[in-house]
Amino acid sequence: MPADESELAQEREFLAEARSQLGRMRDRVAALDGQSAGNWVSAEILEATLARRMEQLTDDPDIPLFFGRIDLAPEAGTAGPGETFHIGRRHVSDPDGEPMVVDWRAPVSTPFYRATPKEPMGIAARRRYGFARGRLTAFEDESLTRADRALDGDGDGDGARSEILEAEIERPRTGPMRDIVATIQPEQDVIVRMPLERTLVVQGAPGTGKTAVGLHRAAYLLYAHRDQLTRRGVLVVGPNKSFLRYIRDVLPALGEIHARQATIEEIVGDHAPVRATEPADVATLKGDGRMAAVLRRAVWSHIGTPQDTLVLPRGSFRWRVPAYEAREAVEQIIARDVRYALGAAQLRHALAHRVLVQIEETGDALDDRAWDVLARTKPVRDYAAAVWPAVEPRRLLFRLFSDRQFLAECAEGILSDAEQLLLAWHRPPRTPGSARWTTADLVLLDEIADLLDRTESVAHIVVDEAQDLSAMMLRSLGRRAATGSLTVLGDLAQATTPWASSDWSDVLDHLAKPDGHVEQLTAGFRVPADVIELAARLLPSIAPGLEPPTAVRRARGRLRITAAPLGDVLPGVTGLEGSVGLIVPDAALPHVRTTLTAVGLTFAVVGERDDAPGPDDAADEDDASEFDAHLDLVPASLAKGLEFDHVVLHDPAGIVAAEPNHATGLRRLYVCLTRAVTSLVVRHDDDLPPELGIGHRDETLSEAGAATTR
Ligand SMILES: Nc1ncnc2c1ncn2[C@@H]1O[C@H](COP(=O)(O)OP(=O)(O)OP(=O)(O)O)[C@@H](O)[C@H]1O
Repeated sequence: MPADESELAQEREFLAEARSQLGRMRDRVAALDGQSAGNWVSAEILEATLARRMEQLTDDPDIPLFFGRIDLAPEAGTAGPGETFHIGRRHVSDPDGEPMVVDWRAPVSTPFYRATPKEPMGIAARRRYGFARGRLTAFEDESLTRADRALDGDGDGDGARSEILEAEIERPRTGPMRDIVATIQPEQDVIVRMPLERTLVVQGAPGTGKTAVGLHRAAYLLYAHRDQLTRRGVLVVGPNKSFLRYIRDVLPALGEIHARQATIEEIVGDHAPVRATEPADVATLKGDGRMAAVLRRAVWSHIGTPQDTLVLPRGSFRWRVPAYEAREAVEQIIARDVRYALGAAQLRHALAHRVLVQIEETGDALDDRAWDVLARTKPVRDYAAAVWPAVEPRRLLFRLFSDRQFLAECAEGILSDAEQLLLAWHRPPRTPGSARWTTADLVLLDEIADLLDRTESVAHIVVDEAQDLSAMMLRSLGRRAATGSLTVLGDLAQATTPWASSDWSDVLDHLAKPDGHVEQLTAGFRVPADVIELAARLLPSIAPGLEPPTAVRRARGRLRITAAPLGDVLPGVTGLEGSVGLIVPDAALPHVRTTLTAVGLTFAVVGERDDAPGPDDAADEDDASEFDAHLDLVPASLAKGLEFDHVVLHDPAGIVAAEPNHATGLRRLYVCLTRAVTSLVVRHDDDLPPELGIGHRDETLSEAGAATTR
C-alpha cells in the first residue's frame, strides 16, 4: 500500500474510533438521571443541561467529525514527533478522558486557522481532510517548518494554496447557508475570536464572509463563555424572515441552538402589531436620532409640580407632607436620572418616608415594612400618581401624533415646523387601540418603553446588514446590549433604506458603544472576478470610499448581458448544477411567475411564506425552506444576504427605478449583481443604467442576444 494510502486507512480507522467514542459519550449522558439532583430547581437545570449535551453529542454521519489536524512542533531536546490534535465541530474524548477530537473553538485549535510559515505558532504541520458524504476521501499536508518549506522553494510564503480549501470555496451552492468551520481564514478567525467585551463593526464588500464570520463568532462566544451567554442570551438580528431562514441551520450545525434569531420588527414587535406602512420621508424622520430627545421630553413632561399638602390619616392622626417638601422630593428624584417608572415608585417612597419620620418623632418605632405599607396607602398612591402619572407607550405616541400643541412642546428646538407637520397624523385614529402602527412607530414605542423601564440586556448581539438600520433602530439594539457587546456586520455600499447609515462611527454612537472599532474584510469568497468587475463600476456613484472585494475564487465566472426573452434565457441556466436565483423587480413578480409557469419550470418564491396565513412560528418550524428549491424567484428587495450558484437578473433598470431615489436604486442593483457564485445573466429590455458603463442597449445586443459572454 502506498504511504498515503496507508495513512488514509489509519485516519479512517481513527475516524471510526472517534465516532464510536462519541456514541459512548452520548450513551453515558443518556444514562444520567436529571431527577437525581437535590431539588426541583437543580433538577430542571440539570435536565436542560443534559438535553443540550445530548444534542451536542448527536452524530450526523454526513457531517465529518473532524476536518483538520495540527502536529505540534516537537519540544526542544525531545526526539520524537510532537503531539497531534484532530480539530472538529465538537470535543470527543476516549474513555481515559484524553482528547481524540478537539473543538474548533478551543484555544489549542487556533493555530489550525492562523499559523503561517512566518508565524508557525508552535505547529510543525497542518493537515486538511477531504470528505464526501461523511466518508474520509483525502488529506492534504502543509508543512510550516522553515526547513521543509525552503526545500519546496516557498519558505517565506504566507501559506500554500490548499486544494481542499479551494474545492470548498468553489463548491456548487445548494440549499441554505452552511458553516465554514473547516476553512475560516486567518483574518476572519481574528474577528471570530475577539474578546467578548469588544463591540466591533465588520465592514466588508459582498461575499467577504461577514454573515458567516458573525455566526461563527456567536458560536465561539457561546463556547468560550458558555454559562454567561446561555444565561443572559445571544441574539442574531437579520434583515428579514427569509434571510433568517437562509442562515438558520448554521448555528445548529455548530452545535449551538441557544441563540435567538430575529428581525428588528420581531424584536420591537411586543408593543403592538405592525398594521401599516408609511411614506419614506415620514419613516426616515421617525428613525432619526433626534426623536429620542422628543420622546424623552414627552415622557418627562408628565411630571407636575406639587401644589397641595399630602394628608395621610392614620388612626386618630392626620399626617401631612407640605407641597414644598413634595416638590423637593420630585426635584431630587429627577436629578437622579432614573427611569420614569422607577421615579414614580421612588416618589411614593419619598413621601412615605417623610410621614415615617414624623411618626417616629412621636416616639413610635417603625420598621421598613411600615415604610412600604405607607408607600402603598391610597392617599400616597393618589398623590404621587397625580404628580408623576403613569405613562403608557401607545397612549403617549398616540397623543404626540394627534395633538399638535403637545408635539410642538415636545419637539421645540429639536424638529422644524415642517418636520412636526410630517409627523402629525392628519386624520388621527379615534383611540390608541385603533391606531395602525408602522414599523418605525414600534421602534418609537420601544424607545418610550425604555424611558419608562430599563430594557433587559442580553450578553451579545450579532446584527447583520446593519447599514440599513435607522438611528432609532440601532438605539433599540444598543439598549438590548447595554451590559453586553455587539458584532455589527454590514457594507455601506449595500445600504438601501432611506434612513441607512453612511458612517460606522455614527452607528457605534447610536448603539451607545462609541469605543467599538471597525474591522474590514476584503477577500471575496462568493462573487467571481468578472462579475465583481461589473458590479464595482457602480461603486464610485454609491460609495466612493469603498473598494470592491478581491475575488479568491479561481474561476473568473461567466457573465452574459442579453436582451433575449426571459423564457429563452432560463432553460440554459436552470439545467446547470447548483442553485439558481432569478432576481426581479418586486413589481414584476406576478408577471414573471406566470412566465415561469408557462414554460413549465418548478420554483419557489423567496419571502412568500412570510405572507402565508397562520402563525409565523408554524412556517418557521416547517422543515422545508424556499432555499431547498433548485430555482428561486427572488424579489429584488429580498435578495440581500442571499447567494445562488447562478443568477439571472431581470430588468436592472426596473430594479433601480423601484427605489425612492437613483442612488438607492443603484445600491439595490449592486446588491442584486453580487449574489452570483458562478454565473450571472443580466437580462434587460430597457437601457442599462449608464453607471454600468456598458453603453446603449443596441450595443449590448448581439445577433445571438448575448453580446458580452466571457
Ligand atoms: N473562509 C471561507 N471558506 C469558505 N467559504 C467561505 C469563507 N468565508 C465565506 N465563505 C463563503 O462565502 C459566501 C459569502 O459569505 P457571506 O454570505 O457570509 O458574505 P457576506 O459578506 O455576508 O455577503 P453579503 O454582503 O452579500 O451579505 C458564503 O457562501 C460563505 O460560505
